[in-house]
Amino acid sequence: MKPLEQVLSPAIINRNSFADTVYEQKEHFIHKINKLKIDIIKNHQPSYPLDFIRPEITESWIRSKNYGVDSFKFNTPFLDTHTIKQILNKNQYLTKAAAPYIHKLANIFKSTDCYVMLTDAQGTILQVVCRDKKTIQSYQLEVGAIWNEETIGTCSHGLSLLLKTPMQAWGPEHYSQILFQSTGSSSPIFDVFGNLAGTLTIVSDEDFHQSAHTFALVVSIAWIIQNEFQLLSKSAVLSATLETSEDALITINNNGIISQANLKAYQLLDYKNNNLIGMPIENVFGNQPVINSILEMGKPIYDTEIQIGHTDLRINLHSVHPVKDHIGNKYGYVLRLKKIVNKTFDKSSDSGLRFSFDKIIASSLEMEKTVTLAKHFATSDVNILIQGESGTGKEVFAQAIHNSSRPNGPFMAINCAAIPHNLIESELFGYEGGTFTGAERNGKRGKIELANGGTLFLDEIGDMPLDVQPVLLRILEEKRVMRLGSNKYTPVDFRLIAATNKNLRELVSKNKFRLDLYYRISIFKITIPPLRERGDDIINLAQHFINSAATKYQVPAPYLSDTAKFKLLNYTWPGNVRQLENTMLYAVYVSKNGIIWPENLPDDISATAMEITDDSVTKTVVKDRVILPIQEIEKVSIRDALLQTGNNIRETAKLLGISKSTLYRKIREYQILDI
Ligand SMILES: Nc1ncnc2c1ncn2[C@@H]1O[C@H](COP(=O)(O)OP(=O)(O)OP(=O)(O)O)[C@@H](O)[C@H]1O
Repeated sequence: MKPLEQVLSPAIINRNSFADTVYEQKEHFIHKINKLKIDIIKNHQPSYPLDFIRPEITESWIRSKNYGVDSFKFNTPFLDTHTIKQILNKNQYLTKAAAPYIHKLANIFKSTDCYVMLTDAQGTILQVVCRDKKTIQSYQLEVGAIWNEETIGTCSHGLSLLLKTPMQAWGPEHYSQILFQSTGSSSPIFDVFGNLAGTLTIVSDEDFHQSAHTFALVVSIAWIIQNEFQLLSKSAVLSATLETSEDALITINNNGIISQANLKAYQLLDYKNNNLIGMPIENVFGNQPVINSILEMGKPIYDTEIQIGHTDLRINLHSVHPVKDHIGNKYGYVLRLKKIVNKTFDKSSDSGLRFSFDKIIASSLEMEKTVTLAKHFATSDVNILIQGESGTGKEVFAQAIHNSSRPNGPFMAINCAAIPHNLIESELFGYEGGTFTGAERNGKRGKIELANGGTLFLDEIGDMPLDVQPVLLRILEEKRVMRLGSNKYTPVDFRLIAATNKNLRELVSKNKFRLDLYYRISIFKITIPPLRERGDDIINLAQHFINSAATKYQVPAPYLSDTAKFKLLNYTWPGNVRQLENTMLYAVYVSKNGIIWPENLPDDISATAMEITDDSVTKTVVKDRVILPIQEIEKVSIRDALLQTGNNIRETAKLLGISKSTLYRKIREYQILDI
C-alpha cells in the first residue's frame, strides 16, 4: 500500500490542526481545492502551489474532464436487467463472500449517514447498503449502476480500481459537484490469481464521519472479504483444474475419505450414478495394502497396478502424492489414476507386451518344466490352453509365447468373463453396418479378424457363453470368420491361446462347456503351478519385485531379512504372483533402515506362518519344505539378529537371550560369519 499521505485525504490527516479554528480553515481549504480544480481543468496557471493536493487526484481530474464527465450532473449509466443478472452470476463468489461483512458494517454505521458498497472490477455496483432513501435517490445508488472515473469522475473507488490500492477521496477532491459533501474510503479486492475483482467502499456525507480509522476498517474488511472470496473460488478453481487433467484424479483426506474427484475418475471407476465425495477410498478400491501403507507413512508412490475390489478392473496408480503446506502439514493425497488397457479391449502388438520367456522368473523345477513346455509349443502353430489359478501368470505365458512365435503380428486379448453376454459375439466376430441399433455405421471388425497374423488370447474361456462356443469351434476348424449381419467369410490366420482358472473338464460334465470345443483347445495344455508350490521361486520373485518397487519409489532396494523370507515361504498365496508383487510393493514402502522385516509384510502374511490348518495346504507346504528344521530356524534368527545389530556380538547375544560364547559357537557351526 502507498504511504498514508498519498491515500488519505489531507483534510483527514490535518483534521486536528483544523480543530481550533475549525470553520474558517476548512472552508479556506475547500476553496483552495476548488479553485485549483478549476485551474487544472481549464488549463490555467494554478492559483496556489499544488503541494496540498495529491498528484493522483489532479491526474484523475484531468482524466475525468477528458472523459467528458459533467461535474454538475450525476448521470450514472445502468445495466439492463439481463446484463445485471449475468454480472451478478459472474461475481457470485465475491458477493457471497462480501454479503455478511457489508451488512455488519452497515449495522455499525446505521445511525450515521454512511453507506457501504461493493463493486466489480469495472465499478458496477454489486451490493449496496444504504439506510437513507434520499441518498439512494440522489446518488442513484442501485445494483447495476456503473460508478467509475469515466462515469462520475474522481472518486475513491474509481481511483482504487485504477491504482489497485486503497484510496480515500474527500469532498472537493471529487470531480463531481454532487459528491462535494461526500468522503469515500475504498480498498481493492483481488482474486486468487491476483486479478482485480472489485472494491469495497464506505461513503459518508459528512467528512467528520470518516477518519484514518474508517480507512483502516475498509482496508481490513476488504482483506477479509478477499480471503473468503479466494477460498471460495480456490475450491472452484481446483475443481476446474481437476477437470482439465487428462488423467482421472481423486483427492483424499488423511483418513482416506474422498474429498474431490474429476469426471474422468467417475468414468474410470464406473461411478456415474453414485457420488464419490465423502466415500472412504476402501469402499471404492477394496482393501489395498498399498493405499493403507501410504495413509500410514505419508510417502509418495508411483506407477503401481491395483485391482479394484473383486472386479476385473485394474488401474494404474500413476502417482499418489501427499498434499502438504509450506511448513509440512499434510492434508491428504492426490491420486492420479490411469486405466490399464483392459483385457476386454484391443491389445495390439505395439501396446506394450512386456513378457518374453527370458523375463519369466522360474527357477523351481516345476516352473522350469512349464517354461520348457511353453517354449516347445511356441515353435508350432497349435492352439494352447493355459490353466492356473488367478494371478499365476497365465497372461505372462501367453505374451511370451506370442512374442516368441508371432512377434510381428497383433496380440488380441479378450476376457470372456468381463464382457456382457450379449456383446461377446460382436466383439469376437465383428458386424456389418446397420446390423443392430447402437452399432457403428460402417460396421466393425471383430477381435478374431483383428488377430489375423498374430495371436488371439481368450482369457477366462470357461465363461464363454454356450451358444457362442460352436461358432468359435467352426472358426477354429475352418480358419474363416463371418461378421454378424454378413454372408461373406473372411479367411483368418491366428493362433488361439485360451486361459482358464476353472476346471474345464468339470464344466463339460456339468454341460457348461462343450466337449468338442474342449478337445479342440486342450490338446496342448500348460498348467502353471500356484505360487505356494514354487519353493524358492517365491524368494526369487520377491527379490525381483523388491527391485522394481525400489526403482518405482526411487530408493535403494532393501534387503529381505531371513525371517521375512521364512514368512513368505510359509504363506499360502491365494492371489499368487500378483499378490506377491503387491506385498513386496507394500514391504519396500514401509521398510525402514534398508531391511524388510516380517512386520513390514501385510498382517495376514506376517501372522499366519505357523498356523496352517487346512490339510491340503499343509501337505503342499511340507512338500515345499516350509516346515524348517529347528536348526534352520535358529540359523535364520541368528542371521537376522546380527543384521539388526550390525554384527554386534554382545547385543546380538542379548537379543537372542543366549551367552556370547554360545553365540560364537553357533555362528561357527552354521558358518554365518567369517569367525
Ligand atoms: N513368472 C513371472 N515372472 C515375473 N512376473 C510374473 C510372473 N508371473 C506373474 N507375474 C506377474 O504377476 C502378475 C499377474 O500375472 P497374470 O496377469 O499373467 O496372471 P493371470 O494368471 O493371467 O491372472 P488372472 O487369472 O487374474 O487373469 C503380472 O502382472 C506379472 O507382473
